[in-house]
Amino acid sequence: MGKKIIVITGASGTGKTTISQYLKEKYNIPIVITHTTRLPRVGEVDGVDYHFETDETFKKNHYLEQVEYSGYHYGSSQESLNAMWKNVDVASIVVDTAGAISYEKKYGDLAVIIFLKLDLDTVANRLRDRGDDPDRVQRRINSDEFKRDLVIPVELRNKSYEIVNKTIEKTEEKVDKIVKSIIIK
Ligand SMILES: Nc1ncnc2c1ncn2[C@@H]1O[C@H](COP(=O)(O)OP(=O)(O)OP(=O)(O)O)[C@@H](O)[C@H]1O
Ligand SMILES: Nc1nc2c(ncn2[C@@H]2O[C@H](COP(=O)(O)O)[C@@H](O)[C@H]2O)c(=O)[nH]1
Repeated sequence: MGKKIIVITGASGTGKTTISQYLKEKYNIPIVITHTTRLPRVGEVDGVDYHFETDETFKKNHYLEQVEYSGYHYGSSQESLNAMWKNVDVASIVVDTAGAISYEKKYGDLAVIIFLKLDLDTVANRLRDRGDDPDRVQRRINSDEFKRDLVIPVELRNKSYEIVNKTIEKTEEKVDKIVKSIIIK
């Protein structure tokens, strides 16, 4: 089997991190940690959930792709992915749809893209239930990036696995099939 990067994308709150953790726990698929200038949420740990950066330190890294999302910078580095691929064949990464398009363009079939989707009301409830500050949830929901990522972009159509993440058991079953198809190839 060759190298693969499972790119998990979709709007904020659709369950991308949850699925990357499922892949790690069930299949030992490590997660490429990305960089951000936003502040950590309660319970988030530097170097585990993100490399948390200031505006100054963020500029010093080399990025494969970077975006601005809801007022903060986010970026993923080639070095982190290459370091993973030295040790394992398959890794996962969680990015917005602009990032997923960059991975698709750069890696083609090596990028296995999973687009998670949900209706707006369900996502908003999940973000609030996650404990996000209600003002921040509102700001995020109003952001152009959030609205954009609720719908699969044209560049990823027919190149992604689309999953409606309503019930976690059904989503995990679909993810299991994707992993098996990668491992068998
Ligand atoms: N199928 C599901 N059913 C119910 N709750 C879910 C499901 N999947 C994820 N969740 C919950 O929804 C919340 C948002 O999930 P998660 O943090 O994984 O989303 P995300 O897409 O990574 O968000 P963000 O992009 O903002 O980091 C979490 O509290 C998570 O436990
Ligand atoms: N294009 C990229 N998107 C990224 C990266 N790291 C995270 N993200 C995405 O940003 C939003 C907001 O994340 P949050 O943790 O503040 O809720 C979400 O869609 C993430 O998937 C990255 O390096 N590049």
